[in-house]
Amino acid sequence: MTESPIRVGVLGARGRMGATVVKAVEGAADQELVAALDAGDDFAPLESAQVVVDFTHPDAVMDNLRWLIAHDLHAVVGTTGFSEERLTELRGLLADKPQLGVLIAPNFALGAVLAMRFAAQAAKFYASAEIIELHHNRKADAPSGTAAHTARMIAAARAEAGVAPGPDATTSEVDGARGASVEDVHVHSVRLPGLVAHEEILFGGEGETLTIRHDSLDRTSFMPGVLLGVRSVVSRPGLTVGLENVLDL
Ligand SMILES: NC(=O)c1ccc[n+]([C@@H]2O[C@H](COP(=O)([O-])OP(=O)(O)OC[C@H]3O[C@@H](n4cnc5c(N)ncnc54)[C@H](O)[C@@H]3O)[C@@H](O)[C@H]2O)c1
Ligand SMILES: O=C(O)C1=N[C@H](C(=O)O)CCC1
Repeated sequence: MTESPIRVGVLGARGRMGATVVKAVEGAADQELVAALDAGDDFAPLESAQVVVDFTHPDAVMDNLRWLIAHDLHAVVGTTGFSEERLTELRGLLADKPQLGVLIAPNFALGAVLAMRFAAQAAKFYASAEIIELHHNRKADAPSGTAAHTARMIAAARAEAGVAPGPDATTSEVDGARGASVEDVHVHSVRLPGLVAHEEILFGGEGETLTIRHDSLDRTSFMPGVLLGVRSVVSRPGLTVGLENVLDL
C-alpha cells in the first residue's frame, strides 16, 4: 500500500527561499503542498498541513513558531537569527507537546553541513580559526546563521579537547576590522550583489593553513535538505538544531 504524501505548508512563500521551496515540494512525489503563505496572509490554510516550512525573517519567525506549535504543526525552519534564549523558549513550548518536532537548520545545503562538520573535526588541531562568510546584499542578518553555528561548533570542539583560542597580537584596531567575535572565533561578513551563500573557515598552525570552503551557487542547493527535513521532522519529536543531526554526521 502506498503511503499518503506529507501535507506541507510554506511560510515566506513569495520570498527567494520560500518560492524555491514551493517548487521543490510540488516536485516531490512524497509531499503535497497545501498552503503557500506570506506576510499578511491568513494562517488558517496552514491547519490542513502536517509540516510547515518557514523561510521568513528573524523578526517574524518566533511568532510564527508560537502559532505553529499551538496548532500542533511540525516545523522545518530555515530562517536565521536564533539566540540561546529563543531556543530555550521553544524547548519550553515543545515540552507541553511531546509528539511535535521542530527542526531548525541554519543551512540546508549538504556541502555547508559537511563543511561545518569538517571544521569541528579540525578545530582541536588548530588553536587559531577565523570565518569569512559571503552573501548577497539583501540579507538582513550578520553574521550569517551558518557562520554563527560553525563558530559554536568550533568552540564546542575546542572546549572538549581543552584547546584555548590562539594568540592575537592586535592592540590597535579600527572598529570591526577583526570582525565579530562569536564564542572567541572571529567572523567576517561580506555582502555583495551577485553572491548567493558562501563560507570559508580558515585554520592556522605552525607553518601551514587549512581552508575549508563551501559555495551555494543557486538556492536549489538547499532543497534536498529541506525535503529531507520535512520527511524526518514528523518522527523526530522535540527541538533539533542543525541538519547534521538528521544526517547522523
Ligand atoms: N537555512 C538555510 O539553508 C537558509 C538558506 C537561505 C536563506 N535562509 C534564511 O531564510 C530567511 C529568508 O531568506 P530569503 O532570502 O528567502 O528572504 P526573502 O526576504 O526573500 O523572503 C522572506 C519572505 O518572508 C516573508 N515574510 C516576512 N514575515 C512573514 C511572516 N510573518 N509570515 C509569513 N511570511 C513572512 C516576506 O514577505 C518575504 O516574502 C533568512 O533568515 C535567511 O537567512 C536560510
Ligand atoms: O541567503 C541567506 O540569507 C542565507 N542565509 C543562511 C545563513 O544565514 O547562514 C544560509 C545561507 C543563505
